[in-house]
Amino acid sequence: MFPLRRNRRLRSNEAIRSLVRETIISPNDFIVPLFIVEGKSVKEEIASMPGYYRYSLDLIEKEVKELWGLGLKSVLLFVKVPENLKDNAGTEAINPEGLMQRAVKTVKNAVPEMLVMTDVALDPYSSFGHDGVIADGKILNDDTTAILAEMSLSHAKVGADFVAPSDMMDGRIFEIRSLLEDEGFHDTGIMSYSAKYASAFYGPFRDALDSAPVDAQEVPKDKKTYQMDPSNRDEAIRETMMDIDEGADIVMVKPGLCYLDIVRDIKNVVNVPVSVYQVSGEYAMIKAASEKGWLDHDAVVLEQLTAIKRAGADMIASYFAKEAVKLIS
Ligand SMILES: NCC(=O)CCC(=O)O
Ligand SMILES: [Mg+2]
Repeated sequence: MFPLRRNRRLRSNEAIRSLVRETIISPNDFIVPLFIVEGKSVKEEIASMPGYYRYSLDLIEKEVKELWGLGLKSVLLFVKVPENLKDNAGTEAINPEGLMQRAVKTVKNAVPEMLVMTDVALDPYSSFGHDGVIADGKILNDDTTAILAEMSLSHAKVGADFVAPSDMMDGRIFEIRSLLEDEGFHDTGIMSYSAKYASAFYGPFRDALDSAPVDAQEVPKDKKTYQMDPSNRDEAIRETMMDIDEGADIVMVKPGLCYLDIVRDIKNVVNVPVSVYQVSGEYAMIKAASEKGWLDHDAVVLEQLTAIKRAGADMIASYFAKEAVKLIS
């Protein structure tokens, strides 16, 4: 064919490149994770996530107004629970006056149009740092899903638009959907972490919320009996299809960069929106390497986000959301 077809013609300047560009990231693509703590005027930087903070509720108001001003219209809330409120069953998770419940109200109050998603999992509330109730050294699936359903209902009652179960217990989407329907919360959506891998890239997040599994006898030392084995791909399809059957409105692959093959596999076979969580370790790697001057921070951030979207993400939960929208505006 050469020289009839010269591919470089379509790359010869920015005008033609922008005309033929296939993937464009915009503020509409992002879900912004927010870490919330008790207290007044608290803005604590997370040591392993430079530039990312835990906020107390009084400061969250200003933060979500700023996000809205940048065109960021969805947040995903996580809370750091005081140690004395943690127990095996994560009882504090369903406290109607708990930090998460107050956080939802605070965000809705500050910016009523903001889409509020809530993390649904026991680990921030568990005295053992696990996503499930433990007995005899095992994570009890069905006891846990019953609590997750109650937790979801409690978030729906205070105004959460979507609940986002991140635990990977079997059958929790069905349990949550059923209880929400029974209680009249027909419009509360579910974004399911449907293919969540047992990844080493969650380390900084566990520092942020102090939610790592504790080192003790009778406590599983990792989350490999519920989160997926990074070696598996067919299993991701199976997990995702089941969650859709059980009532998930949005499915998720997590982490992002190492799992973009999974994102594409899933995008090819589902007909619901697919979200991708670019996790704390992915954030930390870019921050650390660019602090050393080894990577061009802004370029790498945009390249990774674009790659996630190109792989098939309809939306991205990312700690870079705010920086990215400033870079592309
Ligand atoms: N449910 C949230 C996580 O488990 C971790 C996210 C992260 O590492 O950013
Ligand atoms: Mg599952």
